[in-house]
Amino acid sequence: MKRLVSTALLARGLVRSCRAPTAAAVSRPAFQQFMNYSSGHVGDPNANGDSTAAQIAAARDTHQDFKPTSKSSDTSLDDIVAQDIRENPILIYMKGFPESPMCGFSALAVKVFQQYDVPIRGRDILGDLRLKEAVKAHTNWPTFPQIFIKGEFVGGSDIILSMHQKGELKDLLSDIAQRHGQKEDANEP
Ligand SMILES: N[C@@H](CCC(=O)N[C@@H](CS)C(=O)NCC(=O)O)C(=O)O
Ligand code: FES
Repeated sequence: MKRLVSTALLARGLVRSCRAPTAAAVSRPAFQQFMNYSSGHVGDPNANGDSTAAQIAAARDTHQDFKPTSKSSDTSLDDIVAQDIRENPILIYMKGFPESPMCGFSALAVKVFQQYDVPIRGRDILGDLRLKEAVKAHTNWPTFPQIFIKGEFVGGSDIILSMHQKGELKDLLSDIAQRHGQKEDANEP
């Protein structure tokens, strides 16, 4: 799948083994800045309460007798993931939810997007092993968070932080922020 970032970034050891992000993973000021939670836009509080989430749940909950064979079942979950990616301009497959991340790496990814006035759609992969495996197979990327912007796979938390620090996100997210602002204006009484 096409990525928004160069393979050079990926080659710089950005996929790491399981550990919380520390100053060794990102610079200490950057790390502290992003882990120092403040108020801000958290994204859609019903992040998993939409129709795609329902589809994911339905695919998972189908009674064994009615389930297709494992191969086609995986294919349909892959279709759902693909649809999810298409429909949500900023999508994070993560551990926990945007408002309650369950891992520092996922929290960091959310925190980066909170610097922009954009809606964040988060999917918790901890509660759904099949979804987790489907996402990993879809991107061929082994870790979480997995971040998509406008339908394109971007990478994980290191990459999104790096893009933010280089000033690459402002332009990339500007149309999403603009549409989001217009929607919020329209909803105001
Ligand atoms: N360097 C990675 C850090 C993410 C990471 O290492 N995630 C680990 C720990 S949360 C992971 O997803 N491991 C596989 C797993 O838990 O299934 C990034 O930039 O996103
Ligand atoms: S570092 Fe272990 S759950 Fe994320």
